[in-house]
Amino acid sequence: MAYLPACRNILLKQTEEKVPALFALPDRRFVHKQTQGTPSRKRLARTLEPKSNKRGGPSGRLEVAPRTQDPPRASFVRDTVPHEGRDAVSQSRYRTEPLGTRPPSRAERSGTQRALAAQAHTEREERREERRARELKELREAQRAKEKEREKERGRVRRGDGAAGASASNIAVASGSGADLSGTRAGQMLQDELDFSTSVPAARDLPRDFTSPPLMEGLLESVKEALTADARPTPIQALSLKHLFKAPKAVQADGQSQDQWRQYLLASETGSGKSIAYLLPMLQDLKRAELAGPASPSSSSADDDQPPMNPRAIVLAPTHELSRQLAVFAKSLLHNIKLRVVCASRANTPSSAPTRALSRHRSASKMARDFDGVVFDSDPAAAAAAAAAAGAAPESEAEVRRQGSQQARPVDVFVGTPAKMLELSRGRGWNWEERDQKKRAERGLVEEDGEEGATQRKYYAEKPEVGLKNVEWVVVDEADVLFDPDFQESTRRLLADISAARGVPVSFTPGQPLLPDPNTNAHAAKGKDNSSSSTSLEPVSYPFNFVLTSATIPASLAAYLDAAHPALTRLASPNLHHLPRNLRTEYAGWTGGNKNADIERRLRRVWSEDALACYKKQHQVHLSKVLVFCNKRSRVQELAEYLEEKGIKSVALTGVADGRRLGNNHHLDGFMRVKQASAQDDAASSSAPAAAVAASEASSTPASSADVKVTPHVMITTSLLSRGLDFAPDVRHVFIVDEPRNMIDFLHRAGRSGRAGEAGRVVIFNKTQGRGSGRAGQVRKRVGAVAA
Ligand SMILES: Nc1ncnc2c1ncn2[C@@H]1O[C@H](COP(=O)(O)OP(=O)(O)OP(=O)(O)O)[C@@H](O)[C@H]1O
Repeated sequence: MAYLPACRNILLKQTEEKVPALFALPDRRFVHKQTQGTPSRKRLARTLEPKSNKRGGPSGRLEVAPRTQDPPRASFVRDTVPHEGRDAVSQSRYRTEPLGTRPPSRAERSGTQRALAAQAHTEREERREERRARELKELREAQRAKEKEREKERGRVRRGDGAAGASASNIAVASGSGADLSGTRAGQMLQDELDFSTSVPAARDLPRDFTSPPLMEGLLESVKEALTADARPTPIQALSLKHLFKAPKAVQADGQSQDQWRQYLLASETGSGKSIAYLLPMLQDLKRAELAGPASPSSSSADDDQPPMNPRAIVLAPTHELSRQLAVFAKSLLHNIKLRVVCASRANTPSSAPTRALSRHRSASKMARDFDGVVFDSDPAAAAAAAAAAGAAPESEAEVRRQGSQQARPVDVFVGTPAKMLELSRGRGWNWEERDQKKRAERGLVEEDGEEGATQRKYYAEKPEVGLKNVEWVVVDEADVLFDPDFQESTRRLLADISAARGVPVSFTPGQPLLPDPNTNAHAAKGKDNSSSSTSLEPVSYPFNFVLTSATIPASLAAYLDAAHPALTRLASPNLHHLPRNLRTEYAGWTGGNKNADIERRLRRVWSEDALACYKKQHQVHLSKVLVFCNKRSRVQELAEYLEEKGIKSVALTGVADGRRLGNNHHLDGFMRVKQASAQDDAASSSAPAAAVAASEASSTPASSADVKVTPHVMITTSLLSRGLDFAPDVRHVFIVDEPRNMIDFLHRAGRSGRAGEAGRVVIFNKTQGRGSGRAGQVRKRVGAVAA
């Protein structure tokens, strides 16, 4: 065997002479190692380091670059950030990214490596966020520049045509800094959903305090009681103080002119105090009128032809929950100036109970009595005096209150949904024939019954309970909902009824859409051509003060207002169509397993953080309340059942929930009362916060887990409760577990927390990896666009 190497050497010698290039290649074994992966430094040194030159010539040198300086190799990684200008499908495609940004593999994640990987991941995320912010800033600047151009163009047009400038002068924006609503980050992305078309210089010289004047003393005191002594007006309230308290010029001149009635739109982000912005001028005006003039005709309730109640103001809201909350809040402002507010809700007037007992119960006067007796009467002495003056012989203090309040004062303000107000003002049953016909047509029963069947049925409407001729103020809260296709007919019908009752009929055609021409609608919805819509819709001038409020002005509503209410004055806060400034946005990725378990984990994390924060501040342990939004009823139920199993008590609320049928807000009270209940529980458990936190850390459950078992700290609902309801300061966390249908929905859901300057957090659950994560990227981008 020893001769073999000698043969090999001879063979090699001969081949080298024939094919010298072959021998320029490295050793075969080395080539093989190279293809296996990057050789370690040590191995590289062993294999590549030049051997000492025995012949004494110049010696080579090996230098190995540090790993970070290695040129990045391309690898395929799923891209979660959508590419600008691509459609949804192509966004989910793979694209190349440097290997350095690839998340570390499972093998790499151990011990310190895992910590380093986590750190690197955070840094990457931060870089990504920065990049996104930069992109959005650029987008915003581009939008601003464009809008300025457009504004210049409009200015040129205005100078040429005086009428064109009229609507722009009716817009006021409260801000110290730039108030260019159109140049928002949202830019083009949200144009279809929200109207950014208002671009005006910021209003100046806005009041910085609630003062008297313009507020009357009693009202000022109540505002300070309801808020705090040093409360300052929010931007929208400052605008209201400046504009809505001014006496109309026409009234000063001739007393009875059409111009006496004003139209306002109050537009500002959620939780910015719009309720006070419209309640204060309205209540003050009602009180002034009462003090100035003779008793209003509404007090003549003894007249048989008069409905028992004739309010001077009506506040419309989309749900009875919001109506109740608004009524209670309005009442809290009336301790000193003594006006009477009544909420029209199903609790007082059950609409689906034909029995005699219940029909007696549902009368409007009984409704006022119930609501007054239970909620409002705060001055029993005055009530007793009034009752005594009226010759009544009250038996109990409650009775004294009721009789006193009822006889001494007519109803001033009615709060309710448009449908309920129509029922009260037209008489119960007014629309049953129409409703039945519609239902039967839907079920295809019209042909079966024929003419005969239809005429056999008799429909009667009961006597109206509420008269509309005294109405001087109408507020449409959540105007974008009340003018959406589902509500607009009832809303406009009621407005037309009030106008007619006040002797100024306005045109209203049942079944007519808000914007009649679909082409016009499409244009208007895109905010492209508002002028064409105005040609197809007649301007309406109502004989009462008309105030609309909303946190979101969709392009369709803006187009309608342009067409039907060209004289409307728009008051807007600079943060309109953005999240409240102190609301933080977080994203939670589904783990890929049980989604309910992911939600539960996040809930417990919130409570653990609360416990820890309380412990650090040496406060009593106080656990946050969390509002969870789903898209479907079935999902609400499913999640509630899961949490119940896991020992977390929750309130599940959907449109068909039993609690809602009663029309009261007890189902909400149960959740909101948690504050007091848990405060008591917390007081009991506060003696050992350290132990509580230690336990929480040990078991990774919240400190007072007994609380969440007993008292509901979680409310699960659909978009039903996303409108107008004020949960401040109880709810600091909102979980959005299903992707909202649109950004309007998102803004309202998220806006249930972070209200009135309180810190809030909205957690958006979505898919961060795998199929469907591209969609999550889109959501992030849109949410980023509305962040304050
Ligand atoms: N000037 C103020 N200072 C402090 N708190 C205020 C002030 N004005 C209103 N608030 C409080 O802010 C909270 C939100 O007010 P409100 O419900 O009127 O907001 P909103 O703008 O109508 O919200 P949404 O659009 O969701 O209906 C309430 O709890 C209210 O008491």
